[in-house]
Amino acid sequence: MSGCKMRLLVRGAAQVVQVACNGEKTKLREDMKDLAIVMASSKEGVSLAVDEHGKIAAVGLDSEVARQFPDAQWQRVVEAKGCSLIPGLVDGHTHPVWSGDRVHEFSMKLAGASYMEVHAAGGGINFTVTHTRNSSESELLELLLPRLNRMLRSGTTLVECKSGYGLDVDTELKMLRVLEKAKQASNIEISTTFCGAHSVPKGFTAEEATVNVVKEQIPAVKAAIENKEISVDSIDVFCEKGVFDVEQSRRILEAGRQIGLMINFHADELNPLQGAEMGASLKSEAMSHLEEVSPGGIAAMASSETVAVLLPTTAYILRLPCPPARDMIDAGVPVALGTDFNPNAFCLSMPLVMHLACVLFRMSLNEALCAATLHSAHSVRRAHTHGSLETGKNADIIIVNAPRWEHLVYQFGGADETVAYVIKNGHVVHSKQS
Ligand SMILES: N=CN[C@@H](CCC(=O)O)C(=O)O
Ligand SMILES: [Zn+2]
Repeated sequence: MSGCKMRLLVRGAAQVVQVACNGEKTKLREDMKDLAIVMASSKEGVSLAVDEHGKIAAVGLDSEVARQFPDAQWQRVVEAKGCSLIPGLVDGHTHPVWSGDRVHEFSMKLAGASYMEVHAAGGGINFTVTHTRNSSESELLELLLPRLNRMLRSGTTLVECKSGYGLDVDTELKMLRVLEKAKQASNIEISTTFCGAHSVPKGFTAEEATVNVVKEQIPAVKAAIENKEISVDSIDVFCEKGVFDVEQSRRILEAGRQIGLMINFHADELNPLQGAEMGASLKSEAMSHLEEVSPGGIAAMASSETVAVLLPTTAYILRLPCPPARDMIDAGVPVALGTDFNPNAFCLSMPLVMHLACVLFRMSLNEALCAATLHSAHSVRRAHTHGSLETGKNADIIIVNAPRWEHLVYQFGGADETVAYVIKNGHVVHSKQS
């Protein structure tokens, strides 16, 4: 290894929280609390080395890593004395492409209107659809990029992003193209989800909208993928009373599966519809929300190894019952976290989401970190390369400005101070000073 070109050395850290160190993609039940951590000794700190391809080459005490790379030419060295390292955060659920905010609805909800009352009155998703249909691709990209940058500054290095404010072929493809452009223009990594079944568009019945998604939108998405215009990983549907019922949702998800997409959808949010049971029967990769999941749904998710992407901002802002996170963890469901950033829940910060998950969902700090890294990465099936600080994985790292990483969550709303550096593939993409 001597004389080799290396991208980055971070040294002198008080702790490096690897999360996992045996290549595991999930940590279930009690294991979720049991994170892999390398601690500084009384004499020296901990180092992390990144190779010239942006992969983690070593994690260990400073002297051990220095010994491993005696003549390395380090492109950059970061001194991390008094700091801790954790994996870059992975946001498992967002709706970030839209125009027209809904600050007026926030007041309506505070005055007592429910999410579905606002939705039924033509507000909610359909309000955003009208604005998004009227915005150009470049306007949407201009709105999206600063949002992604705010996520990055709070420590998110990989984010799942949905379409779903078009509900017609042209606007859904426009949104997917905007996400494609953002992949080039932003330092954050994106996993794209097609969500043309996010709501029933004005003038359609749910059945007509289902047929439209299956017969028009999915074939158009397939063609755009084949032309290499866009890349899409997953399909989503808002499976909910008054939106798409369980059978319509199943048809949409199966049609997505047929064109090679992963299944990652909104289930059992406001009403207990047994969406989780249906999703498990399709071997869905992930389901989100699950505030109203049944015990049978939890058991089915555990056996189908479906990731539960929990969204504390939604339960908080809509004053919903919390999803039974403890029951899911106890049953062996891999629990992940997401901000659910959308015009209803304007939150871009995973550290804040982790704080809410701890307080509202009674998750421990270690569980919240595992959920916001390894399990969220697994929800988009990138845990083989993301979500832990292990040799061979992408060097996506946060340097926390405190000797214990927990300050990131404890100092809630304080990410501008606690996130000292964000590193993507071994490149510093944000630092507190910059
Ligand atoms: N519940 C459905 N979709 C979003 C909300 C989208 C919106 O209100 O614009 C969610 O996950 O919370
Ligand atoms: Zn959502």
